[in-house]
Amino acid sequence: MKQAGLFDAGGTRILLDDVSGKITLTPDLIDAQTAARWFRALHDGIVWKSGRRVMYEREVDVPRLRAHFRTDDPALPDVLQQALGRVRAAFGAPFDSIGLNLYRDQHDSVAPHNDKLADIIRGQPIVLLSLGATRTMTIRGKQPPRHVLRVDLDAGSALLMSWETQLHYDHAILKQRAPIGPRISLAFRVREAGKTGDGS
Ligand SMILES: O=C(O)CCC(=O)C(=O)O
Ligand SMILES: [Fe+2]
Repeated sequence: MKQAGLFDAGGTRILLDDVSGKITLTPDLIDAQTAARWFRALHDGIVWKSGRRVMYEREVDVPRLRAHFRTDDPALPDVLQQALGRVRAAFGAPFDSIGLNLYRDQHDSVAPHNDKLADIIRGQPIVLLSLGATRTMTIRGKQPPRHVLRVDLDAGSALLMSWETQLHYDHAILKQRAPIGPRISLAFRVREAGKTGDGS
């Protein structure tokens, strides 16, 4: 990974920009007060779902809560409508799917994975908007030397991962020892028409 730490004109940090794709972090896409308000509204207002998944041949709880909306859903919460407007304007992609993750505390996590490309329109990026407590994302190359990038995702920040990066890197939010409050992420994606999965 090269060029970590460069900034573009808008204050966006370019964490990666090479043949393997592009990853950028925009620190203050949403101001702190708005981010706090959105966090509260979503935390209290969304019907959060726990999931089960098979791991090591046992069924276990997905270690976080989730929700999903298509953007044309008449029941799209107002906060998500506003967030969609901001993210579409900032990144210029026709996002039509919003996956929500709630990490209740330091024990919640998402295991290393790449987002499923089968149901994302080829070439379209994924944007993760963070609200609430700061968690660290670990982004690791799939191939040796498996370089690792650690990015603190503060409230109001937006991390963009280009489509190609999902072929070459896994990303994760690992459990941590230090106690931490809840964090919500909004994952904006451009899906094939008709696909509704919340697939990460
Ligand atoms: O919470 C995050 O920022 C990452 C979530 C994620 O990787 C996913 O939903 O696929
Ligand atoms: Fe993901």
